[in-house]
Amino acid sequence: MRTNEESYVAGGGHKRTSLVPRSLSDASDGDVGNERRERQGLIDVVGPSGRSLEETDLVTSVDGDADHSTIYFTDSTDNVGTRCSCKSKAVTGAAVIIFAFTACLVTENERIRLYLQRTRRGGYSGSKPRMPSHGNYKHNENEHKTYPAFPAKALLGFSSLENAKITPGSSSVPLQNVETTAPYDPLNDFQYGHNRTLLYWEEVVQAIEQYQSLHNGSDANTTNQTVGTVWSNLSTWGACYPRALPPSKGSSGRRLRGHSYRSSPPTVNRNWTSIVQSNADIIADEESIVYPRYKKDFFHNEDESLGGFCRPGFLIIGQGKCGTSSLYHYLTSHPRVLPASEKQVHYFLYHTHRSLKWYYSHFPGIESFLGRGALMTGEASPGYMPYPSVLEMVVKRLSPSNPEEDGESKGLDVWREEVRSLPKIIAIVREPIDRAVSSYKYNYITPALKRMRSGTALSAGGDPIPGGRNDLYYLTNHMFSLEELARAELQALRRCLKAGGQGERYTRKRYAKYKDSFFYDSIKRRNESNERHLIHLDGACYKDSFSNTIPRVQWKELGKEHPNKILALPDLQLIQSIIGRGAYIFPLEWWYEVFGSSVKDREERIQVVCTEDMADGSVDTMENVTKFLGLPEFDSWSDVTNVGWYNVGGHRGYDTVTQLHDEDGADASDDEDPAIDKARLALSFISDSFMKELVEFYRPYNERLFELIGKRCPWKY
Ligand SMILES: Nc1ncnc2c1ncn2[C@@H]1O[C@H](COP(=O)(O)OS(=O)(=O)O)[C@@H](OP(=O)(O)O)[C@H]1O
Repeated sequence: MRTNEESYVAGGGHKRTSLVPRSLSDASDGDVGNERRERQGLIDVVGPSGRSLEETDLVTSVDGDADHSTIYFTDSTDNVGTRCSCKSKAVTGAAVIIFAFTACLVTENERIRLYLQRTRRGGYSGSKPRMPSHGNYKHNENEHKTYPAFPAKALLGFSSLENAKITPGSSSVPLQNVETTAPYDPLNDFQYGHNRTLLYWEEVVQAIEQYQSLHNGSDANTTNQTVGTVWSNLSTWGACYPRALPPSKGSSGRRLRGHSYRSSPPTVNRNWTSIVQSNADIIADEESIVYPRYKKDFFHNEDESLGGFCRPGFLIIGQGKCGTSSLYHYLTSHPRVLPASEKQVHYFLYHTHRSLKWYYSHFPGIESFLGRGALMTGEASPGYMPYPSVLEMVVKRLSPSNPEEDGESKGLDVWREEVRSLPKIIAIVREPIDRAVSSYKYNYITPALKRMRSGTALSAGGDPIPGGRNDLYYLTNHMFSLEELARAELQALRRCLKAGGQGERYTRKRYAKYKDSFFYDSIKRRNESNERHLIHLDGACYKDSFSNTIPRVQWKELGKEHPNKILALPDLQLIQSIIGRGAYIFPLEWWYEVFGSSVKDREERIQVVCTEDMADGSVDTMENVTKFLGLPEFDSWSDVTNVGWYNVGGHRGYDTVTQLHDEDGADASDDEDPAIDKARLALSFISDSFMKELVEFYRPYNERLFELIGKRCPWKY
């Protein structure tokens, strides 16, 4: 039987209400990454009254003002009131887990620390799961007409669990109720012949074919045996590893020691029948999505296996502010796709010290795959795109075998064979100037205003900015305009990106100094041929590491010229780059080096979506993505995309959806005062002359991008 130890239910009865403090939870894209990483290193603090937050705790909401905040968080250890003094009450959720809610009175500082503590321990890094649209598309009546019973059940021989009369906890699955016809079509269901799906499903498809050919002409008993044999021979159920029952003694599972990579493939007991049997209740419950709970061990567990965990089939890698949230929510509304427990896990960026098991615990478990008939899950972490280190980590951690088994580091070439088994990569790019405006509002105006209102902000000159004033005061006295920030950055970028400049030098030094570096061969090959250099723009032009209280290198001078304005925001995401993040060619050349090195790979392994195509032709765009992922066609994309756009405007909070008819007002401030709106607009204004400069700066990079991705985005400049 499943126990609460193993899983919890999200999307079921227990509702995770309003989540982390907005100003903190709004941290969304890669821009915030390094700041957070740095803070993680600096802060090692416990929460109020000495109680440290546990991994399983969840901040549910924060109320209060600048000085005092009440933090509500769930405490799944049931450690009610041991340290937190104010009040506590128990809540029963989904009749499955008892959650204890505890409230504590803390200062603003402690509030931030609490959040940091949580982040350091690998909790959420942004939004928590909200699945506003799933139910609408996954459980409508038509679905059953469009999608017949799931192959998993058919492989066991059941057309439905009801027919099979499986009772939770029963000792054996009644195989006598075997259906004689498998109610699926492997070619259509998996799109196997059209656009081969992920390698991990091929084994299942072959098993189905084998089952079908063996099945022809056999009697019921033979069929039962055949089904059992085929079934138990599967090493995975597509995306999922079989659950170990129980963990076999002495088996060596996947493990990560410190920062080293997995050393051996998983060894688990395959007992698919048992999975179905012992989880019949979950499998039959098509309403819930069950996420395996990662149980943190104090000691490294040698026998830790990935049994029951499922892998992502796609990664949306960014860019931030390009519609990653909409794309993710649209995609996970496909009936064969399950959402992660949160849109952006950012494992390969902020949580690399954690195990693969921790990562996979963010994806629905095997029971949900079986119960929901899912083929795929995935996540969208906009912070992934800019970093070559993320790319290397994706390859090394997710590859099924390890060419570095002898302990020697090896370059990309020895890993190339593995790439086919990795999640498919989806990038999304938006007209760069539009992206810059969006990022300026979201990453600068919104968090800076919040900070200044609370009276805890410092100006670039180091003086406190008074709190409690009207927004108009802050907007007119303490904010840099978009053009000011962008001009300074553009200057720095031009210097860095010129031929033989810092961009090339830094990248060569960092990524091609040692022969065993992952990208050594790629960089050397490009240097020796006439191919363009790979440039790690973030590292080379802005420096990878920086303090969260010291302005970025490109804005240092600006800060000296205007010491009264706000530049660096401790604890909040500030634009690492407004302009550079729109030069998509630089990071994407690295991703294509790994995932798109041949024409076939470009078609099958990596796809770039233009944001603007999602605006007008969402259905076509979603159909293309569907094909690319190898998913069955879905005829309700227009219902899905009509729900609206996610994360519209810089002030709307995270992971909220805006109806298309609201669009006109989407950017308007919540304040009614037209003077405030005017001041906001004035700050985002770009003069004609600077616009021209920007367009000229981006043009060659856009052209290179279109060449790389094999299509032109409908951009106005
Ligand atoms: N379907 C569709 N078509 C076109 N544009 C869209 C769509 N969905 C979201 N958006 C716009 O994308 C911006 C939010 O991007 P992200 O979700 O990637 O933001 S985040 O990085 O996750 O914070 C945000 O841009 P701005 O409103 O300019 O800030 C959204 O309006």
